[in-house]
Amino acid sequence: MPTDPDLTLRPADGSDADLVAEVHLASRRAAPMPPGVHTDDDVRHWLAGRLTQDTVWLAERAGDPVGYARFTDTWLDDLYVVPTAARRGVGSALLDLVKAHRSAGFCLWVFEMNTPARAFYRRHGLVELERTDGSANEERAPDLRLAWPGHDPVAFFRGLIDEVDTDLGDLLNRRAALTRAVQDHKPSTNRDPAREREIVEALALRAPTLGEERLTRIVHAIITESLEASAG
Ligand SMILES: O=C(O)C(=O)C[C@]1(C(=O)O)C=C[C@@H](O)C=C1
Repeated sequence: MPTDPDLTLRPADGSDADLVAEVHLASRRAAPMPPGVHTDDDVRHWLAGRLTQDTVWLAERAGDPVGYARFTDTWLDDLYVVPTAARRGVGSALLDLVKAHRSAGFCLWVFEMNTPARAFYRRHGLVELERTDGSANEERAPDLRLAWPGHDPVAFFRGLIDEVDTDLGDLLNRRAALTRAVQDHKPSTNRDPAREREIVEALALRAPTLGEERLTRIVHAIITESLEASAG
């Protein structure tokens, strides 16, 4: 990518809120993304607040704002380039800056339908970690979590594994307590294969990468160990 002598990157502060918001609104309107669910004024107000919390860098060409990146310690929340400056190295310059500032790695969300952005991130070495059906985002549009694993990928991914295991530990604990609680209300403590099959089928919808065969073994182990734990 040739370096553009007219392109400069600088940290943005509260006085840049309007410029950042105009870049955001123009870029988003042109991108293959679901329509925003907030009014332009709400976006301006929200971004002005984010500028006081997050790190924001503005890209300018010959003094005109053409893009910006907004990031925290672990997430790249926004990377936007105005349509008139697309494919001229602005996004790459901003992403390189974020990589330099967050060398331990970071994650981001991208809409599944935003294929140009996904291709851009793939070209820049980001990897796809998980897909969602969109039920947890405001636009209700399927999205993907991507990661740039930084200078020590093992440490980066282990950090993410530890986060998931914190939730998994809580879930296993809650589930074991329920397995225990229901036993007192059953005529016999015999295993119920039809019910266990139902559980596997429901989980397979949420964890398609594992598939029913593996999930059958996993569910069997969880229930067996939970029953054993409850038997003391
Ligand atoms: O639903 C029941 O009947 C239970 O005993 C609970 C449970 C479970 O932990 O989900 C445990 C054992 C059965 O084989 C099926 C399901």
